[in-house]
Amino acid sequence: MDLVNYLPDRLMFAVPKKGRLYEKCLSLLKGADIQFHRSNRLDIAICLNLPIALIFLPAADIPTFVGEGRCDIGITGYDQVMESAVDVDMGIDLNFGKCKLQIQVPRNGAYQKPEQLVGKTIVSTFTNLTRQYFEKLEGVKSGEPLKTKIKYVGGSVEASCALGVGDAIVDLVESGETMKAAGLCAIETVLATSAHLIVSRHPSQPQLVDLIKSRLEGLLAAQKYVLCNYNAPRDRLPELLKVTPGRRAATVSPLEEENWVAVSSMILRKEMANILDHLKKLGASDILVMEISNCRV
Ligand SMILES: Nc1ncnc2c1ncn2[C@@H]1O[C@H](COP(=O)(O)OP(=O)(O)OP(=O)(O)O)[C@@H](O)[C@H]1O
Ligand SMILES: O=P(O)(O)OC[C@H]1O[C@H](OP(=O)(O)OP(=O)(O)O)[C@H](O)[C@@H]1O
Repeated sequence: MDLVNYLPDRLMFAVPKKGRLYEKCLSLLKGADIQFHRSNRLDIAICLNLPIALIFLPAADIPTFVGEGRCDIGITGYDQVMESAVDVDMGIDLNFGKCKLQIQVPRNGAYQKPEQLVGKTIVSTFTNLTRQYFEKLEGVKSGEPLKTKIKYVGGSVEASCALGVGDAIVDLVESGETMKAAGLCAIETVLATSAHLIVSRHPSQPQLVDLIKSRLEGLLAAQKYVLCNYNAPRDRLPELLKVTPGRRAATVSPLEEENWVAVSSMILRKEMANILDHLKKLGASDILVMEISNCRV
């Protein structure tokens, strides 16, 4: 039976059902006011305030569902999209789930360079990306036989070298703790990844897709920027506005006190401390910084 027939007129939104991306996805959905109730053990949740059905799937399967148009949009890692080699719109980089897919070998072992692994056995969950990497390294065409043997395992890849399953692994690294604990070190980065909102090439409700994208972009901007307000003598304005130009332009309002203005401008959170120091030096006073809980940009 085709599930889609039971969910007419709803945008199908695929969300990781567990793992590293799960909690962040739930907080994004909350921030975007996509309300739902999920029954225990059920992988489908009907959205309460928008015509959306949330489908909870393994992150690795989401590219296939979106690529085949069974789901209209989904959240998963860039790595999973590249591994699946599906044709989807890469939508929005959500700026979490950041890590690197790296070639790892036993520390102080025989291998220091990827070239030394040609003809050896490499273990990974990402067998397609690993194959593509070694095809390039060996100089063979896509799909042609490789000297290097590539083995699939579904998880705990880091145990493979110690257990003699392979000579090296290709696995994700974030903090490096897992790699270190397994006695491995990285010798090459195959791919850098982060979570993306991916969109089918032919979504059923493009306007609703745009609404969700706009809400998520608003949330991302709210994380990236803070609102900076300050007062300043009007004649210092040209210099000050170079420091706080705003995303489009700063808002400048006259104060009751003659020749003084109030300025309001979004500034990058990561540059906040330097910007405040600079504003003070240039004669600004009463400098305030406020969190932006949500916005549309
Ligand atoms: N250590 C990490 N740090 C940041 N992002 C990660 C990390 N590990 C994985 N990811 C991202 O999360 C995606 C899903 O990985 P995860 O290991 O959670 O998969 P899973 O198999 O669905 O879950 P589990 O490992 O719990 O079975 C990866 O494809 C990657 O984009
Ligand atoms: O560099 P680190 O911060 O240690 O993170 C890397 C680990 O995270 C992922 O696995 P996860 O813990 O999600 O479980 P898995 O091994 O079952 O996929 C990945 O496969 C590594 O094992």
